[in-house]
Amino acid sequence: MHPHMKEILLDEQQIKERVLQLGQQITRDYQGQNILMVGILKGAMIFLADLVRNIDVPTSFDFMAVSSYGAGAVSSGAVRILKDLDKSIDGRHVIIVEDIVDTGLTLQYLVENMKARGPASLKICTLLDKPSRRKVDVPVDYNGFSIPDEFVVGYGLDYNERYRNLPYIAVLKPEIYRS
Ligand SMILES: O=P(O)(O)OC[C@H]1O[C@H](OP(=O)(O)OP(=O)(O)O)[C@H](O)[C@@H]1O
Ligand SMILES: Nc1nc2[nH]cnc2c(=O)[nH]1
Repeated sequence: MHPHMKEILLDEQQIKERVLQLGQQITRDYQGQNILMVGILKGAMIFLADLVRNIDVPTSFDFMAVSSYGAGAVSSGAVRILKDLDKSIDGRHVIIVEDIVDTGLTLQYLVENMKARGPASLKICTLLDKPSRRKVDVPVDYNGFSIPDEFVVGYGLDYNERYRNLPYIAVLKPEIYRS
């Protein structure tokens, strides 16, 4: 384990099995349709890459990058688009793919923003959910794991842009987080 980690919350095998299940569930739910997966950069990159390889209906993907004004606990809910979708989603079956839902503010914005673009359907898929932190209700259709309110990194999730490449999801040692 990386020396900056306190404990591994989800190991490689647990993640792999759950991502396979999610892919199978999405495959069943979208029989006969084409999916557009929209990954929210950068955190969802690793999850999306593994997830799409477990989906067996025609799937394309696009990406958005957003940043919230006001960091962490004082997040205002205002979101700025850093990178928009490449193409129209009008009439498409869209699944937003996130690494983690925390307050829900980012997804609330993204859902409203994307609904206005006229998709045929819109669902949310997240690898991790921290339900105890929710400030606004967001309809999560596919959730990998509900986790406690601890700061986690790995498998796409960062702290100051580090640790995204760890193959597991771990709790960062508080002394690293505070220093
Ligand atoms: O539910 P919320 O409280 O809105 O928080 C969740 C958002 O925060 C994280 O992104 P972050 O801004 O850290 O960007 P990153 O994916 O590039 O790390 C995560 O990927 C979600 O987009
Ligand atoms: N990396 C990371 N980003 C988050 N955003 C909201 N919660 C978390 C978390 O636990 N880890």
